[in-house]
Amino acid sequence: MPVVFEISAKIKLTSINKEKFVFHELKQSKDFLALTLAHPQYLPETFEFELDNLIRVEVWDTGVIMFEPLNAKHTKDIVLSCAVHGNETAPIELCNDLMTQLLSENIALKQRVLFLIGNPPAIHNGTRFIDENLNRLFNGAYSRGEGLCNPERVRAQKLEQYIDKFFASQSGERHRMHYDLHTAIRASKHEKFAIYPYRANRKYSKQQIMFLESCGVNTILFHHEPTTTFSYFSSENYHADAFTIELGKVFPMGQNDMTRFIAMKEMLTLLMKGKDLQLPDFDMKRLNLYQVCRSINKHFDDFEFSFANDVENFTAFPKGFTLAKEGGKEVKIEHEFESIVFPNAKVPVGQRTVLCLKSADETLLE
Ligand SMILES: O=C(O)CCC(=O)N[C@@H](CCC(=O)O)C(=O)O
Ligand SMILES: [Zn+2]
Repeated sequence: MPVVFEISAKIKLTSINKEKFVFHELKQSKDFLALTLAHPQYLPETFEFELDNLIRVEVWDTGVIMFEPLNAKHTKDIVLSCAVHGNETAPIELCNDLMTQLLSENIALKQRVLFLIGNPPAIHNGTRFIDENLNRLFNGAYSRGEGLCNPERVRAQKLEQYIDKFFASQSGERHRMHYDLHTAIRASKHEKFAIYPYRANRKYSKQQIMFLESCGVNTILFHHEPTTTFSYFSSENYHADAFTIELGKVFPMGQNDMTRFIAMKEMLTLLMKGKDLQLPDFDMKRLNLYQVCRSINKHFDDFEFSFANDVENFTAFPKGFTLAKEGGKEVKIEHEFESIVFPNAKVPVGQRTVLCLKSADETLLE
């Protein structure tokens, strides 16, 4: 048994290092983002404590905090991640709000939840990443090529380990979820949308799609191949219901209109509280479903798109249209119409520059 001593009526410390009371910062502020940004590389110590409302809190690393109810027979393991891209601030603010509510004992938690603030140094920098795009380094990609040669690769490996610790510590029938929250670089014809990672031999879940719809995310993209994203890692290795969720356009910290995320926050809170989610029946009329038909990679440094920088995500182009040029060749639209998402010509050679989409129907779903 770890020694338990009382720091206050609210928080009991169970992992003791009297010299370094990092937890005091958290106890006072109830602001895990502030603690994380004060220690962007690592925490001087990990620690754990219990709240008066019988929630166990464990801080595993900078940006990594787990909440577990001690008075409930929990069945769900929920991962909420943000800041896998450091400049995508709305999800950071949303997650921090939920963490503060939990630390303030304002949420009667009935399910386990792990929050991950992906790339704290990139938040400080106000950039998508420092050395390398973290969301291309999962599913073991951090060890390919040059190996663990930069902080993002090291962080990807650690984040995988935390996901494993969180999911694998529970036995029996569990419902695992991972919602990896992002915002998009450009404006989109569908403001909020989710990428459903490729599932080999598994259909996509209508129930999960209606959960997202209730969160205000009514557009779903079914990926057509394995990737090295965070959500694919959890989906593939732990059979979690995992998504990359785009909550709108990127804005600097503090400039997000948080009223646009009320539905998302309410649904996540209900999920954590173990409440009946009262999801509507599956209804195609409420949804926009797309299948990724092509991921266009960059092969040459001179890659350029033929459309303007302010063209929105989900803009459709007709068959034969020249989408891009590189190495003296043209990249053309192949289907009758293809919609584009995430165009970015500035990625390194070898990486994805754009996803091309066509409409999807119900046959992929169960
Ligand atoms: O707006 C953009 O161009 C990028 C937004 C973003 O970060 N999207 C994710 C999607 C990941 C996935 O395909 O599941 C990314 O590019 O990592
Ligand atoms: Zn992102």
